[in-house]
Amino acid sequence: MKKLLIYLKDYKKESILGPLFKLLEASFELLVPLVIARIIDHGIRYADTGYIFRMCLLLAALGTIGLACSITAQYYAAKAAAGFAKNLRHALFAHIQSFSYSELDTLGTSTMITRMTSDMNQVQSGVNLTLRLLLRSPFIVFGAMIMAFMLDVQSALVFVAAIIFLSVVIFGIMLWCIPLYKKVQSKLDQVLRITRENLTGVRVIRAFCMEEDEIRKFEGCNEELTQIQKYVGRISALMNPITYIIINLSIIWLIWTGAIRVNMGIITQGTVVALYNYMSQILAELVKLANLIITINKSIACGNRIQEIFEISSDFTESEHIPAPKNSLFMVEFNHVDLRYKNAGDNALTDINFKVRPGEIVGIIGGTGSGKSSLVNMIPRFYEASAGDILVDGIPVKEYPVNMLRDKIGVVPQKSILFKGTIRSNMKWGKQNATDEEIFQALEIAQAKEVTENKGGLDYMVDQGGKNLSGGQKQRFTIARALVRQPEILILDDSSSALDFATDAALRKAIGTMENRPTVFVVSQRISSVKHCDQIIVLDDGAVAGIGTDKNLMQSCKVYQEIYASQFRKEDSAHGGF
Ligand SMILES: Nc1ncnc2c1ncn2[C@@H]1O[C@H](COP(=O)(O)OP(=O)(O)OP(=O)(O)O)[C@@H](O)[C@H]1O
Repeated sequence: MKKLLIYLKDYKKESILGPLFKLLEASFELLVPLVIARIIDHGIRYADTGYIFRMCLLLAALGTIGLACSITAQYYAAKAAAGFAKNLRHALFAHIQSFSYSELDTLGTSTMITRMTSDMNQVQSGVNLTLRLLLRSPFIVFGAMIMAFMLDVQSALVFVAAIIFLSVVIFGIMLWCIPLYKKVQSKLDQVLRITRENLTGVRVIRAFCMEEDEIRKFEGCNEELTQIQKYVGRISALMNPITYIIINLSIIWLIWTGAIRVNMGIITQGTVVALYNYMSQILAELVKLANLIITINKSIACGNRIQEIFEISSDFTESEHIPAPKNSLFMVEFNHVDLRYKNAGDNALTDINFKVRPGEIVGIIGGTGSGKSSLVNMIPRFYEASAGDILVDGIPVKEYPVNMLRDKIGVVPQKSILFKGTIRSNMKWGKQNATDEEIFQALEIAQAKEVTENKGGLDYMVDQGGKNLSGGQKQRFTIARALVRQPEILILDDSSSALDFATDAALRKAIGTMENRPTVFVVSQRISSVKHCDQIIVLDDGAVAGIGTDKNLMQSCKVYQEIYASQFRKEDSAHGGF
């Protein structure tokens, strides 16, 4: 957590002025009982209304200045805390962006969202409260005690005893509660995770009529959270009654000894009232201090969880130098490549070997989980090969600055994701300075021009995640987005699954006639989508079962023959392909 404090460095002035104004406010507060004592001992005793009036004005002035100091302190503390959270959020977001796919897989989306939102808010309010109260409360407690000693040493001993008792009770309860608050926080995390999973998968849940199960699952988790919150609540609820009993007993003791000493003529009535006021101030501040320490502890726990993310240093390395062109005969080469996912027992891919010439169209086919997506994901370095080399244009992918490598590649992922904004702004993800003409060209190839025109043009607003588009429309737009940059390599990862056969065939035909002739990887489970490719890689359980044209494979590759046989009756072989 300590390391996170560097994000306060832009707010040094605010971090000093906030507590300073709080101390000023506290100093004025400590003067109030003395003024009241003067009113009683002088004004009331001698019926001096002028004096009482002047002292009341002084009280009003002390209150007003105290209030001004308090507002100024709140302003600076809030500014520092909000600025700190802004800097921290920015740094965390940038750090998460540097993670490789494997690291993102390991952490999980909901964990990162919780760190960025609820943990961040907790840390922000912790910083705010710390700046306002961490100095003020001890200052008042010790200040009030010193004032009491200055007024009457013997009565002040009551303060020492009361403070010791109060501290034992308050801090004892607090120490009891802190580990429980950590448990509350982790249960809250679980509730957030379940809520998030549920909301993202709401359509699937309804389609499978799993609402009741999901409600039960949520209720179980919610009940655990409630139980632990009730338990902590009951313990912390002890704090107020016990502290009030101690403080009231102390006040009785104080008034008792004070009255005796007034009778003996050692102190005045005003002094007893002032001592009583100091005792009340101490009570209020000790309770605040205990709550502050609980908040600080919660914030430290949340800060540590944020820090854990910062401590994950990405294992993704990239070259800073632009590699010299190699004039290779091949656009993409896989040399004995293996891939093992983090925490996975077995290789997802083993000994993958193939070469692809520029402009070739390569089909990748295989059963579910055979490793098709894994293979293409290694070309833009979404995942790193655990063994072997992958070369693009004759240069190992690790020798490229990653943006340079990815600029060469247009990826259409399996899941179509669009962002909130116009169709134009979504298309510009492919190429920032793309003209409308270039965008329309890409839309035409992706069979999305008509859809765009029907929606009223490039200014049509796409909802978050493309909610206001059909599955097929989203796929066409994601394909167009990849085409806008006119990539040298185009990866279509099962990206026509939501298109009807005729549109799929038209799309493949249009891509085949593109001017810049990209090297295309078509991942599919459908024979019709890869049948006419220049070469087809058949994967079976993470290994290459065959490489060749449709004709070769039909003769030599058993896996391909099986896939063909399984689809033969279902598909009309007349559907054209590459
Ligand atoms: N991020 C990941 N972390 C761990 N294992 C993974 C990850 N992604 C895929 N796998 C595993 O790697 C294997 C290959 O998965 P991959 O997604 O490449 O298959 P696929 O052939 O594209 O399947 P499909 O046609 O169903 O999309 C599977 O066993 C899968 O469980």
